[in-house]
Amino acid sequence: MTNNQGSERSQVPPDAVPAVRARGLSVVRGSRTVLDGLDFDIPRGRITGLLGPSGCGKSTLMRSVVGTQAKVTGTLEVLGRPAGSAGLRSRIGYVTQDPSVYDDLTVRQNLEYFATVLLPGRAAARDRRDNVTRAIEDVDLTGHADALAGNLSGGQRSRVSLAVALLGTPELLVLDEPTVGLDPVLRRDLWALFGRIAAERGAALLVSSHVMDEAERCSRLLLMREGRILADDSPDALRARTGSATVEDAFLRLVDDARAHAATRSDSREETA
Ligand SMILES: Nc1ncnc2c1ncn2[C@@H]1O[C@H](COP(=O)(O)OP(=O)(O)OP(=O)(O)O)[C@@H](O)[C@H]1O
Repeated sequence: MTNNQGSERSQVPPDAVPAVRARGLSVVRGSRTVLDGLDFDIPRGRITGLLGPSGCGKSTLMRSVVGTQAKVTGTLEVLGRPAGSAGLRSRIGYVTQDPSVYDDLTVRQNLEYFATVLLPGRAAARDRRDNVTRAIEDVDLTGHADALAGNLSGGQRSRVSLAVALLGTPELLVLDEPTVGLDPVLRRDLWALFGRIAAERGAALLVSSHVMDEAERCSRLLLMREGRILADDSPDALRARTGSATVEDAFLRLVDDARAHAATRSDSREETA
């Protein structure tokens, strides 16, 4: 397996303000507390993986960071400002699980449309064209640039969404399961692209996945379970700390430990009752 950590030598000084700083971050959806008092930082110039089982709160956390989630409490600073500030919009790229592209436009037309929003005006025409061409190349869709988005495969459509997010050279890229449904070669190429974006552009990437082998490609991991952070560490440190061969084994061990701890707590509560 390729590990991007070696190639991901960041230009960002270690004491730089983190891209995201959360303290006591909670979110209530319906009557449920879906995120429960989370504390974490997301550094610049690195890929942070957000991993955990379906329903643990990954998308909710990502929506909170990009400012589209209601009922967020606690402190959540993004690029030094409160999450959701209007000035952050052009500095963040966000790709949701459902590709948001216009089916009746070609790949290039989709990107030109979004580029006009990001870089309006006649004077920016050349920059728009260059950014569109670069973003299409980044996601390896040059051969499909003139195909209608509606005629693309699911994986190709998600790559168009990713290209849109890359248009404005964002400082923070938030990618919700960007490799779902992609073949192994494309997955490898996309992870290599993520590594380059972090290393060369100094961007912070927050990438969610429930495929544990992708964790090995991140510099840091936030492992989540049931709205809480189970671990916040590098893959190497996680494996070493739990005596596991893989991040998946480390995660399972941490889940078992958390369950055992919860069972002990409830036993001692029953004894004192
Ligand atoms: N309107 C709602 N009312 C109550 N609970 C909700 C509501 N919407 C979502 N939830 C719950 O919030 C939790 C977190 O959902 P979220 O989409 O963030 O999970 P996820 O980790 O991204 O899952 P997946 O990997 O399947 O996308 C889930 O358990 C879900 O059932």
